[in-house]
Amino acid sequence: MTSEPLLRLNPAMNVGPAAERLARTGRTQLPDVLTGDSARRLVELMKGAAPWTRSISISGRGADVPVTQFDAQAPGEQQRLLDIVWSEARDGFQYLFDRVRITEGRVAGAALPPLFTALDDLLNGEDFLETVRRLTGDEEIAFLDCQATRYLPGHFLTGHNDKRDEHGRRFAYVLNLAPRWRADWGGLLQFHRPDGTVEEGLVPFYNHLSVFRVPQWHSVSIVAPFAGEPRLAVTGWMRTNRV
Ligand SMILES: O=C(O)CCC(=O)C(=O)O
Ligand SMILES: [Fe+2]
Repeated sequence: MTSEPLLRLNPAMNVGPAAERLARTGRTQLPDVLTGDSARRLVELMKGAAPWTRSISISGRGADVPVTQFDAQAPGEQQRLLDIVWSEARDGFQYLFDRVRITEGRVAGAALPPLFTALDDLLNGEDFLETVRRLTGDEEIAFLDCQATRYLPGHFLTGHNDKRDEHGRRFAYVLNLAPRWRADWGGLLQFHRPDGTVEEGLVPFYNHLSVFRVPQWHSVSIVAPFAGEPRLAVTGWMRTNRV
């Protein structure tokens, strides 16, 4: 008896129109990437027992703190950290969101929920890599790194371009997993022109894969205090090599 895989790709995925949009604009959204059951399983984990760390940068150095530890700090201490984060965000690069580093966690031998390991395997399986090559037209893509992310109200990521030459990054991707989203809730993946205007904003629709060519200047706008869901996603880069 063979056991059912934990996660599956939607066999009816329609890559053509999304590939055409990506070739034309350098950005796209591919709808209905996972089966309904698979997406629901991931949401359940990400709304429940996932081992989230809160990710911020202080003076240009990234720090991941387990969320339980972050939340256990006295309110004054939390506010002191937020004040530092906000002052660096005002005119520079800064972020505040929760994540589980899946690729790096696996390399380091960390204990990860089996569903995240299955997701990493699915994203790097031949079926999905072939889909990615069709979507991007890039035959050299051989590896996708991944992390789970959660943006709660007040979380954000300021403008940056994802450039890391040594990682062989060709495209960035965001598999959006918030079951419901409205543009009014913030959390938009925005693309900025050099003059500061916004060219396009992608709404993180459920089970849609946002993909864009890198480098390209982009940000995630702050999630509103009244957002009805955490902004859940799996993100990473489509790469030519692992190292
Ligand atoms: O979550 C997103 O929509 C994009 C995230 C991003 O730009 C990044 O992690 O570098
Ligand atoms: Fe980015």
